[in-house]
Amino acid sequence: MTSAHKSFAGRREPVLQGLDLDVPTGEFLVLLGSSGSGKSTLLRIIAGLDHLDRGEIDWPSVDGDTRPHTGVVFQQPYLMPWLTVRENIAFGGRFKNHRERFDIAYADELLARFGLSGLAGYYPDQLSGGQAQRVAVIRAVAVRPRLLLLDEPFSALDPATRSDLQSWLGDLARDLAFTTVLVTHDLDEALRLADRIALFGRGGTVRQQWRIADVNQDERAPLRTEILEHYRDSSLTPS
Ligand SMILES: Nc1ncnc2c1ncn2[C@@H]1O[C@H](COP(=O)(O)OP(=O)(O)OP(=O)(O)O)[C@@H](O)[C@H]1O
Repeated sequence: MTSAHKSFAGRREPVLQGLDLDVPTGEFLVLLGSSGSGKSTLLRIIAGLDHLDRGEIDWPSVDGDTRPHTGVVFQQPYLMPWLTVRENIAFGGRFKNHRERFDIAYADELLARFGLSGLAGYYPDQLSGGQAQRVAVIRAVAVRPRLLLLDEPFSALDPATRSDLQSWLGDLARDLAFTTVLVTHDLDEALRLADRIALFGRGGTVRQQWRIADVNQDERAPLRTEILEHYRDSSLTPS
């Protein structure tokens, strides 16, 4: 993404002001930053749910596909209450732009591979918050997106469930070798999952980036302190 600009009517300041950001294939990128710094807006634009005023998203062309499918998971699971877990996942296959990629056998395989087969016949109101978010992730993945986008998917969960889901998501993203972009306020979540962290500042700019994938355990604590200082310097406070 190069020179991305985005404003909303009625707001004095633009939300994104000349943002440049790369997401290499296969990377787990975490966008970290305080409320209002434009992270969700950026994610929505990448997902095709909103558009840039200026600037470009340069998608690498794969198989002639210049605007690849994305899978999106929000803070709430948004499952359809009248459908079972399996039917919720299969629902993605009903859409024209997903049909070619959707494969019911693959959806079943994902449920089994990531420990959810036992929930296949449940309705959403029979699921815990954590289970429902796992199903929302599988639904997003089942259409074989080139990019998985997650907007604070665990922020409504209790700390223990949140920790379980972070570990589950990390395994899933590694196992499926997905290119993933996760938005969060939570520095420890970012450090746990990211190959790279991009810290957003106010006005939708990336203030600093850190490559996390190669950092060994001994270097983690000093790195956390360094990122936290940058967070504070930009008058951003992690939750
Ligand atoms: N459709 C819209 N119309 C007007 N203003 C908007 C719209 N969408 C977002 N904004 C504003 O743009 C700014 C950035 O919002 P955005 O949700 O992208 O930030 P964020 O970094 O994701 O924050 P949070 O972490 O709280 O979700 C906010 O001030 C928000 O009020």
